[in-house]
Amino acid sequence: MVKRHKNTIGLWRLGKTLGTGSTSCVRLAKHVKSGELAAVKILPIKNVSVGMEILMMRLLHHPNILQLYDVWTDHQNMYLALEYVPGGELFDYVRKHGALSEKDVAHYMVQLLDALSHCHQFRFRHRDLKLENILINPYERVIKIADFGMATVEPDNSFLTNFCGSLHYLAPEVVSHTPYQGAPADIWSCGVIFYALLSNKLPFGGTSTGVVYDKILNGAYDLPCSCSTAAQDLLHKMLNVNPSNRITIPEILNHPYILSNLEQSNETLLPKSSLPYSILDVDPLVVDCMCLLWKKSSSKSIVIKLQMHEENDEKKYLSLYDLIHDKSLLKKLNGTTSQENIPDENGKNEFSVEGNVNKVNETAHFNPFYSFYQEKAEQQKLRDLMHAEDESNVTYKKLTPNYDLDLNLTFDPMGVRVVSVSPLEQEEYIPYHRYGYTRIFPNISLCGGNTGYETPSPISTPDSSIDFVPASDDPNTTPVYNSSKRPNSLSTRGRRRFNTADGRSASVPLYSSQAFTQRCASSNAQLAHSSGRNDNNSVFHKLSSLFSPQKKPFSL
Ligand SMILES: Nc1ncnc2c1ncn2[C@@H]1O[C@H](COP(=O)(O)OP(=O)(O)OP(=O)(O)O)[C@@H](O)[C@H]1O
Repeated sequence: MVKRHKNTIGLWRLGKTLGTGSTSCVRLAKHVKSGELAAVKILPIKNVSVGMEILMMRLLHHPNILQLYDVWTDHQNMYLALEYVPGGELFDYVRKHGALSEKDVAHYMVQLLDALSHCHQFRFRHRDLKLENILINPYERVIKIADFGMATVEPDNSFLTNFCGSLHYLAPEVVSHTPYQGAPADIWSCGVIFYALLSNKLPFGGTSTGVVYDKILNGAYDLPCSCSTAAQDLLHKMLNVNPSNRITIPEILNHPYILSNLEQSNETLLPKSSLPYSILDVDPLVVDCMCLLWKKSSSKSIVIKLQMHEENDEKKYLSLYDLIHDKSLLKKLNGTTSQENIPDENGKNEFSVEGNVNKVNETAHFNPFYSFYQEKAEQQKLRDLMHAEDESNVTYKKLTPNYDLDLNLTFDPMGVRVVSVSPLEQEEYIPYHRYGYTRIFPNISLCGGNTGYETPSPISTPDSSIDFVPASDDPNTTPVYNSSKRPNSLSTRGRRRFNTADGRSASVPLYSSQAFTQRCASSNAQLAHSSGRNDNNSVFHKLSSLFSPQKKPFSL
């Protein structure tokens, strides 16, 4: 349950109504700390069943799928904080602007199909694709699939039987109430969308449901005037009444209509079927890292190269470990011959705690993943922080009385996410979910946030068991905290008071990262070291095991 204060849901302040649907009201909302905008969908609890929808949206992360930030509930309503898309529905956009140019249609169709392909990879079937369920940001020329209310999971080798969707977008096999496969049915709906974008009309209209059904079942539509032969051919293939003969997503992406209209790019779109390895064999983290390394490469072309039989540069790296340990690559990327920061043959250097702390900044510049972090991950990680619950809902974790380091680390290509932390004081409690990410290689610098947005400073633990260096003011250390969007991010200095669950509090010194580095240097302190009690429990022990090279991100 969430505490509601007037027009505030959690940390979101509600603003104007963006629109109302049959079951909901959607309001613009602003995050009280970050200023970020969201669309909060308010659904009366009594008539919602959104479990599956929430689950799917949580699982799906794609630039063309509306992101679900958070969910709250009170005794009356459910509140879904969604990514805000300033242009509203594609339906209204097309109504207002009329038919789009073929080039624009291709641009948006590729986004739609890419997002749909992402859903299908999880065997999710949307089942209600229509202009009204696609939101558009006309400024960035991006569309997002929204509303997974009718979506379902289709197990392997099975058929769906639920008759659902929206009249004009229903595939013939759905209209005929025969068991159907969701993927071709979704492609049919995309065909209807394709037609509508080209012509500002629906292909299967009529004065009654019966008339519409007849047209759908017969695949009877008038070709939009002035549309190219390539567009006509693609329409014909997408609106094929026989689902087994209907064109597939990879085939659409390689259709001459799409290829000829796509802006010149170095993306190679090949039919998936021609690739020997499944996309599921490819680790998205590796792809993201490669995108960084070969800046001009699109993720699509990398994924395709990884799926190929023949040798290529991309396939050289069998794992993320290999990738980040490629000395020549690191040298090339950094234009440096500096050896200190390059991990040695055994991959030991990045775990070295003896490293000179003054090298921290140098290392950060050296680290090729730094720019990745800035460009790609910052927003997402920042979001994680921003969507941390408010103080009243913080979960506290009691630390073990013997001060053993209690770290729970999640591997991330850029570093480690600290989800629980070392003790600050005996029997101290601290909120665990506010810890952020940081890089840890080539030389380790284990960082964590302390209590949220406004205190991005290093914490030194009183028993010196470990130093955390959140350092949002230091772009070389933790770019994720270094967003201009975060007001007050540098405001807290001096000491920070932590309140415990049972009402006691402890005060912890805070340092700027610069001061921290100096302090480490002058005291000969190590940037981070073992828990002090039990070496097997040390940070480095845990990190080393996370970085073991056995994990192969894709099987070749
Ligand atoms: N993420 C968003 N960003 C901007 N506007 C949005 C967003 N989500 C919804 N809206 C606006 O709110 C309106 C209503 O939302 P939505 O269609 O999701 O409600 P609904 O109850 O699911 O509707 P229905 O059940 O009738 O399809 C939309 O028409 C759109 O203009």
